[in-house]
Amino acid sequence: MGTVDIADMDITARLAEKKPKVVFVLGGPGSGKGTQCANIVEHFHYTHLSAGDLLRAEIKSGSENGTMIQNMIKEGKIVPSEVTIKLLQKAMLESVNDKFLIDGFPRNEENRAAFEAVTKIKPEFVLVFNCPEEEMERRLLSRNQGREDDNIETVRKRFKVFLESSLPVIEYYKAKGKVREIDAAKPVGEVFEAVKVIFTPEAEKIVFGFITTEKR
Ligand SMILES: Nc1ncnc2c1ncn2[C@@H]1O[C@H](COP(=O)(O)OP(=O)(O)OP(=O)(O)O)[C@@H](O)[C@H]1O
Ligand SMILES: Nc1ccn([C@@H]2O[C@H](COP(=O)(O)O)[C@@H](O)[C@H]2O)c(=O)n1
Ligand SMILES: [Mg+2]
Repeated sequence: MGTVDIADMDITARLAEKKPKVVFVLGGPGSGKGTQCANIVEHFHYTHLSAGDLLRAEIKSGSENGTMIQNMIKEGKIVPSEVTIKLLQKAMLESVNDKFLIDGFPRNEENRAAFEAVTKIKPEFVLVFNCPEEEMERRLLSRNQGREDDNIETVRKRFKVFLESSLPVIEYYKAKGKVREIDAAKPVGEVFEAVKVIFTPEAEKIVFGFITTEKR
């Protein structure tokens, strides 16, 4: 008979009580997810959780999964969902906030189905940054943040994984009417103008429109 991990049950139950609101942020490698999440945090008071950042922190912490995660990242492969989901659950529980931007997750069908099965959380919506591959490649190769996966060999593998494994997840949410798409090839400020429209509540947009009309 399998054993029941009390710690895992506890974390899942406590997170369910918290009822977190989640927006998934997806897009190709280098499309600008992290850059725009920082802007959203500043303007709309979300907490940004990058799955990639959490995995990199796990490597640095000297965890028993560290070597496996490092090898997967170097190859541009997707780490088993169980590992990433636990990191995301823990980060959501530890935060005082209840609004989260989950950046770079779900990256494949396994990530998506496992997250839903374990947490029962469905995203409010899914923000998708669209950017041509040549532009993403330019950005990644000049990012200069010392990432082991920002080299041309790994970048090509990451693009392949995005096309084969991540695009089907976006299609899944599109079919559910949950996707909000952004043209991410534009300069950072212009991209954020488009992002703002999506995060601004409808009521505020109407009030703003009313005030500007009144002043004329
Ligand atoms: N709209 C933009 N125009 C030009 N450069 C940008 C734009 N957005 C982000 N960048 C730059 O491109 C690089 C990649 O951006 P960022 O780290 O936000 O992408 P990402 O989608 O999070 O990538 P990854 O999937 O690899 O984590 C960074 O150096 C960033 O400064
Ligand atoms: N759900 C995820 C997200 C990321 N990874 C691994 O991390 C790498 C870097 O991710 P970024 O979002 O920071 O670009 C990615 O290439 C994967 O190797 C993952 O396994 N699962
Ligand atoms: Mg990123």
